[in-house]
Amino acid sequence: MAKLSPSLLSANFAELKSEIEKLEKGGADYLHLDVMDGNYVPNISFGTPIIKSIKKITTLPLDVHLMIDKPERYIKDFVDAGADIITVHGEATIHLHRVIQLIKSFGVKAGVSLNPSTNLNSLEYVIDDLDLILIMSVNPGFGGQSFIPAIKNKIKLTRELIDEKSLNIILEVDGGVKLDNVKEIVDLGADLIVVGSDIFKDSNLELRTSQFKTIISN
Ligand SMILES: O=C(CO)[C@@H](O)[C@H](O)COP(=O)(O)O
Ligand SMILES: [Fe+2]
Repeated sequence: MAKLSPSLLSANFAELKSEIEKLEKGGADYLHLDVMDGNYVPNISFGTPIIKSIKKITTLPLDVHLMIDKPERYIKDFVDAGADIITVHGEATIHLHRVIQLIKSFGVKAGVSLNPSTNLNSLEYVIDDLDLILIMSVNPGFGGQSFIPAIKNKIKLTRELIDEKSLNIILEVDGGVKLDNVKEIVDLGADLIVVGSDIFKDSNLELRTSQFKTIISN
């Protein structure tokens, strides 16, 4: 059964506490936190102070997606802020293997994210160490973009690879997921679904979250 990780990037930050309560009531399994540095991606979002505050008001696991250059500089800070999963981009560091080991040394789950143009083969020598693979189905940096259809095949291939090697890896899909395509994405083999704009565009956040949950749980 797939799980749901709403992305707070599209939330109303002035109402964060009540927004998170509504996501929880609607059945969210994780909270997806998009950290952007204005360098690795063109946008700037938020960092550890916000994550630390969120940690105090929820028991949901924090799924932290780092879109920052040289993430090794800040892994400990994100662990201290309360991250349960930390996902980095391979292109953002020279020493991906070392960063994965660093994340795991803190007892936190380690993920690697693949940009739409990044080949699955780039994970060949680190895949055995991973807890999560995040397939980007839009180019990272912004919420509200459209799902790139070519990524469906990458999701399918990644599922096959994980199963073939009998690995215990969560397959997360992030970007352009909506009520009308989420079922297809789950059927391709995704375990963890990120949804940002298509949850927060609805004034009834709790209901919208539960609608996604119903679809991905069936
Ligand atoms: O990492 C990212 C964007 O870089 C995502 O997590 C988005 O925040 C998802 O938003 P939607 O595409 O669902 O609006
Ligand atoms: Fe993300």
